[in-house]
Amino acid sequence: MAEYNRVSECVGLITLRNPPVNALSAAVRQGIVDTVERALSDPNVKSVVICGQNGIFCGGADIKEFGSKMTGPPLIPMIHAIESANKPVVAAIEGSALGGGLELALGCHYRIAHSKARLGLPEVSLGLLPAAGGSQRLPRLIGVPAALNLITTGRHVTAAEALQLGIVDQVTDHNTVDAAVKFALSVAGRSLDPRRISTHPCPQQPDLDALFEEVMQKVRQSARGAIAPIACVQAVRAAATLPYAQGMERERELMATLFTSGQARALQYCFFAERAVGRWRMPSGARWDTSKPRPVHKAAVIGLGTMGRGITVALAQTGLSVIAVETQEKQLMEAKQAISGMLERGAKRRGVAPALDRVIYSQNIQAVADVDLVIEAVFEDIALKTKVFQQLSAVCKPGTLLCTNTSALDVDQLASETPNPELVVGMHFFAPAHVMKLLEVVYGPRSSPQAVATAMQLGKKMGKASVAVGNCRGFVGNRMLKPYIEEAFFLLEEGATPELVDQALEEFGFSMGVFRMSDLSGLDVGWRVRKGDGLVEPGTASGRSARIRQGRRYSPLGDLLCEEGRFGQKTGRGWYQYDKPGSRVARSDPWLHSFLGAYRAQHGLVARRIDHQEVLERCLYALINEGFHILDDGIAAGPEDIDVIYVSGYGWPRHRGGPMFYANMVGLAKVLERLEHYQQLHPEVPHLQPSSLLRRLVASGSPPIHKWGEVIKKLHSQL
Ligand SMILES: CCCCCCCCCCCCC[C@H](O)CC(=O)SCCNC(=O)CCNC(=O)[C@H](O)C(C)(C)COP(=O)(O)OP(=O)(O)OC[C@H]1O[C@@H](n2cnc3c(N)ncnc32)[C@H](O)[C@@H]1OP(=O)(O)O
Repeated sequence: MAEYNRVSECVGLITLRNPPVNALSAAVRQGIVDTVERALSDPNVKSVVICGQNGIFCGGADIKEFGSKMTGPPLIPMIHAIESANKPVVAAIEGSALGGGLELALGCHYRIAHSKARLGLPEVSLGLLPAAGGSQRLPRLIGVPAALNLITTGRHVTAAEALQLGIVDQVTDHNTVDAAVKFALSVAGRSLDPRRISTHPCPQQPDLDALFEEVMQKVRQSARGAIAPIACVQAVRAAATLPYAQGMERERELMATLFTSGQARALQYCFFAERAVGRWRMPSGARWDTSKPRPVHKAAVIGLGTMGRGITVALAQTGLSVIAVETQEKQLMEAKQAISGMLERGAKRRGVAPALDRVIYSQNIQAVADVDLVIEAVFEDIALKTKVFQQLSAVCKPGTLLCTNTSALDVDQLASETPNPELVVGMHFFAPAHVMKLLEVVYGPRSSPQAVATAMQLGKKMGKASVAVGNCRGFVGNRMLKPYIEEAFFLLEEGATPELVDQALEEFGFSMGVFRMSDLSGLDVGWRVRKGDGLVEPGTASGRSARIRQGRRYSPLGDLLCEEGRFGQKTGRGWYQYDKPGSRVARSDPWLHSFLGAYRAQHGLVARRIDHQEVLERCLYALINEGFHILDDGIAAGPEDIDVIYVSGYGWPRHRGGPMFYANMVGLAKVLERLEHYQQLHPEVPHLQPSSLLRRLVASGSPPIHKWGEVIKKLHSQL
């Protein structure tokens, strides 16, 4: 797991070997301990180089080991042994040096990086802190402000930035190991004292207290309840104020708290879940590893409203040629200006040239004749989309993949309107499409595995968390959102306010509560859908019967607000009030409170006190229950798919792992018991009726989340 060679006669070369990222597993740590000892005891060796095989230095501690009893030599003494060595040790950094990998490099006396390497301490995103001395060495090396920034955000820096910050000593465009060996030869015999980072104090920093106070305040605000960023600040503070040994003790104490926390488990689960969703599978048995994607060089976007513009930008930024089609001349001109602006701003942020010439604009759908893939993003109307799909089928070259960006319509129905339904999939982007991480790739019963593979690969190239899901009303994300929003409406009827509901959800960690989110996305969106479903009636009827529609409890509150022209931020009024249309700062609205009072009186509802716990249980357990239905129906292949969708697209706090992971943490029996409790109180609400999968899981002893698949599989094989 660590190979030893002597090169250039007197350099001991240690190569970490643990594909794919040379993580510091027990065997690798043992290998390092053994090979370092060997190099230091060999009188012919004057200096040592540590590198990683296959172009990557080291991806850090082996995260998979965190879930089990740790064995093998611990990291901290291993790194100390390197730092205290009496021969210079040089880290040759190619690819990545992350987490424990960078901590290992910081224990070396010198660091040489390839120009394409990335370095960082991303432990915070796993709910941890750099606990192999990283929180103590990095501030000593680059100063407190820069170290705080890197450690609390977990961001990766380029080799160039690492050089500028002083993390590395040299950057090379050539063979990194050769450069490191040459460097190691040149420094052999030099005094190593100045190179032992742990022996230095942190560089002087004026107003240390004020700096930490300011950073702590910022971190608390953005952490949304996550504890690791706060522990990271505390650890760096220890580096700045305590001698090294005491700082290390503080680092250990803080790590011990984080290491066993539910948040660390949730964040590490998210890390693996994000990778697991790439290994998609369809109920037909088609899978990621047996389905070959088609190459996509040229794409087209039809319809340049908000979504179409964002999708065009996302595609162009990925390096594709894009034909952007909009039939209305005025809208085409406006879109061109908007897209160019977005591309220019994006390029400026990333320090690259804007991809303006990758986009060709046209009013004519014939222009897409030779593209490999089309994404339709016209208005959400089945007749219009059907017409577009029929035109595309006639115009496009054989084999072109036809994708719809619908968020609600039936992908299979659209597919059936084309001669090649196997080429049709949904690509459900989230607004703004060039920013939001999530992409639902929706397959119908006739979508070919190749079409799914192509859309998934394109999503990955665009940097999206791409999740393959089956075709149903609302797909996964919006289908689960429906009961969540309905429960929030019911809570208002029963006595809650939008402020109370939002506060409970935001304290839980959501970036926005349900009502602030509804104001942002527009109340008219749901109104249009409910109208289409025949649920909206004139708002004069009163009493309980007026609130039972299509045989189930219904709250017309959202419809009534829309009838008042209160569509949310865009009209300056919604569940909250805003200074002016388009303004973003939500303020409590006395009108809304008296409206709710009058509504309750009209319907004979008596307001009662509702606490945060009830808000969370009713909204979240209703959403989670729908997640179980989705698993049961085979719309999502596993709980990871649902969790990645919610964390990347719906503001679910990452440190709570996603709704299904959260249910697992709370305890499935508890979720079932609370759903049964609320169902008894509200028998006219079907979404509170516990799903049969949840019941089966509880009956099977509530297996851990990675074993749910066995219960689901058993259920499906019995059907
Ligand atoms: C009782 C109380 C006790 C308390 C005290 C306990 C003390 C414990 C002492 C610990 C000391 C702490 C040490 C250190 O500070 C902690 C860490 O180092 S945590 C790890 C930090 N590193 C990272 O976060 C990097 C994670 N990886 C990545 O970002 C990327 O993988 C990459 C390296 C940039 C490569 O990216 P890609 O090329 O895109 O490849 P993938 O991401 O798809 O990954 C490929 C494959 O590798 C798996 N993998 C990646 N990194 C790790 C890892 N560090 N450990 C294990 N496995 C890893 C990844 O899952 C993929 O596999 P797949 O999931 O697809 O099978």
